[in-house]
Amino acid sequence: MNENLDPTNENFSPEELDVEKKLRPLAFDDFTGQDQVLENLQIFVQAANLRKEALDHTLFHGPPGLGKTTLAHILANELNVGIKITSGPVLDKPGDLAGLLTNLEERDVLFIDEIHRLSPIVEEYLYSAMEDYKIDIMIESGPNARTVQINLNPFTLVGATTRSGLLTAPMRARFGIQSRLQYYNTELLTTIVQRSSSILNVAISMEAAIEIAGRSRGTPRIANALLRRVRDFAQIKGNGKIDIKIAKYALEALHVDAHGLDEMDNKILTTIIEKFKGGPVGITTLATAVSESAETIEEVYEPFLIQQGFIMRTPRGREVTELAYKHLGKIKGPIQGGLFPS
Ligand SMILES: Nc1ncnc2c1ncn2[C@@H]1O[C@H](COP(=O)(O)OP(=O)(O)OP(=O)(O)O)[C@@H](O)[C@H]1O
Ligand SMILES: [Mg+2]
Repeated sequence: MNENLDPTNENFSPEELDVEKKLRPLAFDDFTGQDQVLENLQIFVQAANLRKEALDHTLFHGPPGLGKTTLAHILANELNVGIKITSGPVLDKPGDLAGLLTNLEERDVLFIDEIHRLSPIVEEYLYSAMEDYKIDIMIESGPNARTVQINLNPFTLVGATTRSGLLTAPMRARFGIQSRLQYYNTELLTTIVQRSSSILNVAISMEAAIEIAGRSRGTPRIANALLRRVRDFAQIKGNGKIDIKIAKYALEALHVDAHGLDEMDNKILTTIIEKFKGGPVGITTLATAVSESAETIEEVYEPFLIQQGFIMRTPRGREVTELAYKHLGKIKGPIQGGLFPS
C-alpha cells in the first residue's frame, strides 16, 4: 500500500486522524454499501434492543479499510451502549483483559481489533467470559492466593480481523454473528466520496468523484485519502473546486494507478508474468517470490485482484489474465499454438 495513504502509517499526522474521524459514519443510515451485512445487523440490533439483551458476539472480517472498525462503533451507537476498544497485540496479559471486562456495563461493546493476534492464554481466558459472562480472577498472593469466579455484565464482543484464516476454530465458533465485508464498486465509492466532500465542505463534480472512486482499490479508506490529497491540489493549483481536470492532474502527480492497484498488487502481477510465465504458480511459491506471507496474499491482495479480473484461481495455482498483461503494458509470450496457424 502507498504509505502516504495508509492511516496506520506512523507518519499519519494527528490532523489526518482527526479528519478520518469526522468522515466515519456513525449510524446505519450513514453507512454506504455492504447491503446484506447491514440488513442482517439491523435486524439483530433491533431484536436485541427489543429484548433488552446484549447483542450476540460479532466478528467482522475482510481486507483493510472496508469498514470493520466503523461498524463496531455503529453497533455501539445503534445499541445505545458504551464501547471499549482494544486490540489483540495490546492485550498481552489476562489481567489486562480482566480489567476491561469487569468495567463493562450491561450490554456494552468490547471491540477487539486484530483479534487473530491475541495470545493463547488471553484467548482461553476470553472463552468463559464470552460464553457464560464469568471469569476467574486471582486474589491475594503467596500462600493465600486463590481464584474467585466473578460475574460480568452481559456484553457484546466485537472482533475484527483482516486474517480470518489465522483465527482459531474455538474462537471463531464463539461468534454468533460473522460478517465478511466485500470490496466496494465504483458507484458506492462515488457516493462515499460525495458524502466525504460535503463533510469537508469542498465542491466536487460528479465526474471527478467517479474518477477518484475508480482509483480507490475498492476501499473507502483509500477513497477518502485520495479525496483529501486531491483537495490539496485543488486549493493550491486550482480554484478550490474539484473538477475532472484537477482530479486527473492530482492523481497523476500522486502516481495513483489507473485501477487503484497498490505497489504489492503490481508486484504480484509482474512477478507472475516475469518469473512464472503468467502462471499457474502455487501460492507459497508466489509468496516467497514477492516476500509476503501466503495468508496475507490470500486474504488481503488476491481477493481484489480476482474481483477486478487480473488473476484467476485454477486448481494448479494462480494465473494472470490478459487484462493484467494489458494493464502492465506487457506482451504475452511465447505465442501458443504458433506452429499450427488456424
Ligand atoms: N461504508 C462506508 N461508508 C462511508 N465511509 C466508510 C465506509 N466504510 C469505511 N468508511 C471510511 O473508511 C475509513 C476506514 O474504515 P475502517 O477504519 O472502519 O476500516 P477497517 O475495516 O477497520 O480497516 P482496518 O482493517 O485497517 O482496521 C473510515 O474512517 C470511514 O471514514
Ligand atoms: Mg479497523
